[in-house]
Amino acid sequence: MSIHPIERVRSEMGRTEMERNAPGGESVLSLRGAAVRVGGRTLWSGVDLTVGAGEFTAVLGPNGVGKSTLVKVLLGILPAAAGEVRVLGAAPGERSTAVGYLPQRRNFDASVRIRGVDVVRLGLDGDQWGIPVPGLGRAKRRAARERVEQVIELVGAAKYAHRPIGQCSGGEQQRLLIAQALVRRPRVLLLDEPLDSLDLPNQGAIAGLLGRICHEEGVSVVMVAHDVNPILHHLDRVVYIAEGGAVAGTPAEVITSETLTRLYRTPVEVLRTSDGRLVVVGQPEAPAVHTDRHGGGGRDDH
Ligand SMILES: Nc1ncnc2c1ncn2[C@@H]1O[C@H](COP(=O)(O)OP(=O)(O)OP(=O)(O)O)[C@@H](O)[C@H]1O
Repeated sequence: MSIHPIERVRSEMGRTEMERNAPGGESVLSLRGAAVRVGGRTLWSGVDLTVGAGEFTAVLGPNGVGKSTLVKVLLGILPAAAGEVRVLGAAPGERSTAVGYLPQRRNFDASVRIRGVDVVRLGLDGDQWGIPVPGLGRAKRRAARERVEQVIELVGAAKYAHRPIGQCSGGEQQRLLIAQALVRRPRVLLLDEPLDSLDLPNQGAIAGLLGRICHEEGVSVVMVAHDVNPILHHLDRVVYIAEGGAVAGTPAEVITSETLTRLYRTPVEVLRTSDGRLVVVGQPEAPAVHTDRHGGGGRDDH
């Protein structure tokens, strides 16, 4: 696999290198010459990526190329086969309490009785679920309750947080799960296709929410996406993985006919529609066109 890194020290947003870094000068996430192997085969190699504080990064590419696997490497679930991977200045997995994670979409069945607010609370003390936490006094319990309320407010889920989550729509469930991932105030939020199975208005709303979490709350967001369009205007950088390698940079640098043609090793054309959407034509499988590939039977908000 070849790599065509076109990272720049300054992103299009004009952030300085210092602003992009975590306190102490380290970038929030960094991969240098990283590779991963699963089932005896190398999925990708030579991947270079730097993500700074409060930046929004999308991981794009066709099915099965290893986008979710990249998230697993950042979580420390899978080791990198080569190169260096750092998360908040440490090896992946070492700063796990500062990393929020939203796995690939799963829906709660209509019969699930647990309330949204309790799902969010699980993000705070799920490891002690059902067991009274020794020494957790009244003040700490109140602080926990207040943090849960605060994060529910942040994602705009207050109206339905006290309903059983199985009775919430797909978009409402997704907001509550994002709140769960944020409740411990992580500095990094990793999301695996959070817009999948949502209708277009909900994709836009969740994308806007993630943009705010990133740019206003200072959380670095890395999100696997199949369709770049709902998040395009919020993104600081993308890493695009395909058969020919991986390219990281700003969307304007990476999502071009020239770069994607080189990456896919086949003629690819990037067109911009009059409403600003990107259409990628000619690649083996179109990451800019939304399809419900996981057949999750997700509920939309109609
Ligand atoms: N533990 C494993 N052992 C063997 N193969 C694996 C393992 N984990 C993932 N794979 C394979 O690695 C490839 C990449 O998987 P991954 O889920 O990262 O792809 P993806 O780009 O996220 O795909 P999609 O867009 O369909 O979600 C797939 O072919 C998958 O079957």
